[in-house]
This record gives sequence, structure tokens and C-alpha cells, in this order.
Amino acid sequence: MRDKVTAARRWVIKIGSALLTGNGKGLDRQAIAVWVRQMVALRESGVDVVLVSSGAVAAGMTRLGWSERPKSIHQLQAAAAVGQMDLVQAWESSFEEFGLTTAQVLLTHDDLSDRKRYLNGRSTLRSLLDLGVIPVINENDTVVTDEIRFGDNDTLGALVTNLVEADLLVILTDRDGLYTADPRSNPDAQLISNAMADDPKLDDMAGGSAGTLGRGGMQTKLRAARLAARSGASTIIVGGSIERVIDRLKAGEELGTLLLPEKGMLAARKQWLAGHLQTRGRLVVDDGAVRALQSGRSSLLPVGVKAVEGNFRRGEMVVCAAMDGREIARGLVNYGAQEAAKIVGQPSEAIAGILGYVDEPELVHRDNLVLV
Ligand SMILES: Nc1ncnc2c1ncn2[C@@H]1O[C@H](COP(=O)(O)OP(=O)(O)O)[C@@H](O)[C@H]1O
Ligand SMILES: N[C@@H](CCC(=O)OP(=O)(O)O)C(=O)O
Repeated sequence: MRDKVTAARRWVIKIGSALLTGNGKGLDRQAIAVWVRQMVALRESGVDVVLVSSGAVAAGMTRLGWSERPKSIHQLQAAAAVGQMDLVQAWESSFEEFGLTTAQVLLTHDDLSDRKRYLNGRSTLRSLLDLGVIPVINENDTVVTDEIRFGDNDTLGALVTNLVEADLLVILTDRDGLYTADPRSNPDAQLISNAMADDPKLDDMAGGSAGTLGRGGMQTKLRAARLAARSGASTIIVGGSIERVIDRLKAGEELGTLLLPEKGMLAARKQWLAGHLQTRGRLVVDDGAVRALQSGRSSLLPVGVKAVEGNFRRGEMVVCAAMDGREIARGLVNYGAQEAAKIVGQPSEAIAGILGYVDEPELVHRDNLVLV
């Protein structure tokens, strides 16, 4: 059952406020060091690691000497801005001991629903992973208020999982996993080891409320698992204080709750793309590009494109058609129509010279293509 975990090549690890701040006593640097050691080992085994870290508000409260979580949203935002400094500093210095570099990435949900920003965020995160850097992601609490109000970094974890096409989302929390009822009020509740993310029976179980610091509770974790499942990723909800939790998950041990997707990654992605019915333009491709696309393994490079039709923007869906008009594929385009028109027929190395920048070497990346 846990082969989905042991085989996963890219993990998003989300750590909640309650855990990170030792229940409100400032950032727990010792716990951070313990997770960092395990994440370093995970990376050494060839797994990409992306970290989603909550705890800015809680850390900021300590820094500002506040013992009670403020009710005012703007005070919460101020606390988050103060605490975020502490948070990234703690991760950076801990990873640095192992010679690894971290990067701070602050995102909002809106960033990820806007196509262009989605592609930009994706490219940046991919570049960071290629550089061997560990992205440390949190919500941009200065400019959004919904998340801080609902305390929902679980959803952010799932959106990041979709964004970087991770195979696994690991949600570290203060309970051992999802129980049949809230274990705080039901001592007889049983831990669920494995389930399908979409199983409706889970809704009643996760109905309980959250802890005092974290705000999302199990409901947002379940919702996050369902969101991650939409791009074919599995989710594990597990106790972050369990000894060597990450090492043991990687070794295939049945810890926590594994929530599985209905469909594999490829099928889920293609379904998601196929759901974008509205296309904004056409790229007419040469015979070589038709063969490359039909092999199912190639991206569409500018060099194989003969003509650009329509007025599309970066991130929109376009049709890739053969010279005789046959529709071959659809995909999300990396350049707007005007830029695309300038680079078609050219090798990818020429893009920088023509446009003055390079978003991507491909016009449409194979991950964002569906054959028709
Ligand atoms: N069925 C359940 N199984 C486990 N925990 C539950 C359940 N229902 C509610 N909870 C509560 O959810 C809390 C974890 O959520 P939360 O406080 O938001 O954590 P985090 O800060 O890690 O996101 C647990 O402490 C627990 O009391
Ligand atoms: N982004 C904010 C709040 C996020 C939050 O409370 O999330 P969580 O503890 O994971 O339920 C922070 O860093 O404090």
C-alpha cells in the first residue's frame, strides 16, 4: 500500500503552526533541526523537497510579546510579517548546516488561479529545484486576509503540490493522522491508515474543530488531500513529532493516514487540461513537429511552428494543428501571440536574442499538452 510513498520523486512537506511553535512557545528550533536532517536525507536519496511552512503569526506573536492571538486581521498580518523573518531565518540557518540553500516564496491563492502567474510561479519553483535549493513557502499574509482568517496553509500545500507536480503531499501535524473522530474529545477514536481521498465517509470523521494555534483542523487537511488528488498526488497526514517520521515514511512504514487519488498523475493532468474547452488561438506546426507531438514524449519547440493565429496570452490554451488543418494537440502556451510570432521557426537558443528574455525554451511544454 505504501509503494506510492516510497516511489514518490517529489514531495511537498507542509508543517503546521502548532507543531512549529511547540504550541505557542516561539519557534521550536530543535524540532526544525530534526526535520531538516531528515529532509536532507530525503534529498540525498534523490527526492525533490518543497517545504510549506506555517508559523509566521505564531512566531511574530512571540517576537512582539503577545500572549493572545489578536482578533484584528491587520494585527495578525503585522504579526505574520514580523514572524516570517524568524521563520525563514530558522529554516535557512538549519539547512545551511548541511550546506543547503533555501529560498523564500510567498504566494497567495489568487496567484495560483491566474494562468500567467501560475506559469511564472511554476517556472521559478522548477528553477529553484534544478538549482538544488529548498523552497520554503508560506502565504503572503501581508496582502491577503482570507487565509490568515481561516488559517489554511493545508490548501496552499495542495496548490503547491499541483503547481510543482509533486507525487506526494505530506502534512505534518500535531496528531498521528486522521482519526475516525476528533481524538481530543473521543479517546476511543481509531487512526485511519489508508483510504481513498474521495471517500465521502471521511467527511464526518474530519468534522471536528482545530487546535488553538493552527486554524484549519482536519477538514482543511482532507480538502487539501482531495485537491492534491486532482493532479494525481497522494497525501499523508501524519504526526510531525513522531520519531524520525520522514525517514520512516520514506522507508515505507505505515505511519499516519495515506489518502490516495482515484487516478494516476498523467491521467489526472490530461483530464484537467481536457477540461479547458476554450482555446484562444492556433499554432500551425510542420510535419516533423507533428511526428514529435504524436510520439507523446516531446514538447512543442518554436522551431517546429510555421504560423501563429489568434490573440492569446501566456498560459492560455491553444490548438496545435498540422499544415493541412488537422488538429493534433492542445496545450497551455508559454508565450503570448505577439512574442510567439517573433520566435517561431527559430531554435530555442535564439529566444533570448529576439525577445531579450527567455520564459521557457518550449512554446508548449509536454506536461501541458494533450493529444487530440
Ligand atoms: N478526525 C480527526 N482526527 C484527528 N484530528 C482531528 C480530527 N478532527 C479534528 N481534529 C483536530 O485537528 C487538529 C489539527 O489541526 P490544526 O490545529 O489546524 O493543525 P495544524 O496547525 O497542524 O494545521 C488536531 O489537533 C485535532 O484536535
Ligand atoms: N500563514 C499563516 C497562517 C497559516 C496557518 O495557521 O496554517 P496552519 O497552522 O498550517 O493551519 C502563518 O504562517 O502563520
